[in-house]
Amino acid sequence: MTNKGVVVDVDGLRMRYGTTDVLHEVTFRARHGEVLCLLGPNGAGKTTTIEILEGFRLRSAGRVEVLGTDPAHATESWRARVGVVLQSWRDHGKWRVRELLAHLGSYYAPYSSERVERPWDAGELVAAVGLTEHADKKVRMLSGGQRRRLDVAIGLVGRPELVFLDEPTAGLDPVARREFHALVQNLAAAGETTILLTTHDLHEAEKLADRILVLDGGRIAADGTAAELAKQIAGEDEVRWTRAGKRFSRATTESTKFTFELFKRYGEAIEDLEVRRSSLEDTYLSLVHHAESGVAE
Ligand SMILES: Nc1ncnc2c1ncn2[C@@H]1O[C@H](COP(=O)(O)OP(=O)(O)OP(=O)(O)O)[C@@H](O)[C@H]1O
Repeated sequence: MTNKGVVVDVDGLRMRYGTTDVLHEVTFRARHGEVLCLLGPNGAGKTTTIEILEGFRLRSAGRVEVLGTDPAHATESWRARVGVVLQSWRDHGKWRVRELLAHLGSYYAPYSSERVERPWDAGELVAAVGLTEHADKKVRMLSGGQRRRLDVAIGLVGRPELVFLDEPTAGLDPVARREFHALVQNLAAAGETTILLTTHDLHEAEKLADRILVLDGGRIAADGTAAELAKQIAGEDEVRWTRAGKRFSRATTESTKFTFELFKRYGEAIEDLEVRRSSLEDTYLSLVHHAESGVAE
């Protein structure tokens, strides 16, 4: 039985290739309208997890429900409600961009409902992903970044309730990346689409995610908002100063208090004071490091 509002429900998910376990008891949920980022280093198990949720890979053990259905037994009508943006490009080189989207979109028309009109109009979609200028170009003439936008458009053409994006910004230049972020934020703001995306990019996760799931070595190392993750591992700030011509540095979780004490003790003898706050990056590296050494268990 699914809880109301829970779109993705994963409990004790395990995956084994041969004799190697790559996912160990992975448990998490995504709620309707949420943007969930799966963040983790290479080989963490992000793609394996989402391919299981997409119904492209069979899990070894555990319970998985996506839109109330086990993806291992998915039907065509379930598939029509799910959008997938894969890491690798599938070639449709001879097609023109708008034609390809209109063609792929036509498969979704039978799944149109009163609430959700399917497919997304090809012209509007091309504009939403910033490809209007290239709408009449053949796909093989697109640059890598433009193809990536087309990949995203292909994932969205059926107006999915849930979208899986596997490293959607890999290979995008900073402008295209920012436009992609705006696209995700617009989709999220409309509140109708649940988005699950994988990334290596901490800043992307921080910018887009309602919740971040850090996966490392096939285990969940952390699950929460960016602020919660930062709190979970109390990051240490770094305080640096010079006194009597000598450089000093100290890592502390209470940099304000420490600096106050420092001035109380040495007053004007303190020079070149710098306080470097711990960043989400420090938190992430610390989480991944702890998970590797088993400390986070
Ligand atoms: N078909 C397969 N057969 C055997 N091992 C596999 C297979 N696919 C993935 N793996 C292994 O499973 C682990 C997790 O891989 P996965 O691709 O899910 O990681 P990822 O977090 O998506 O990594 P990346 O960020 O590099 O894309 C890796 O150790 C990988 O080598």
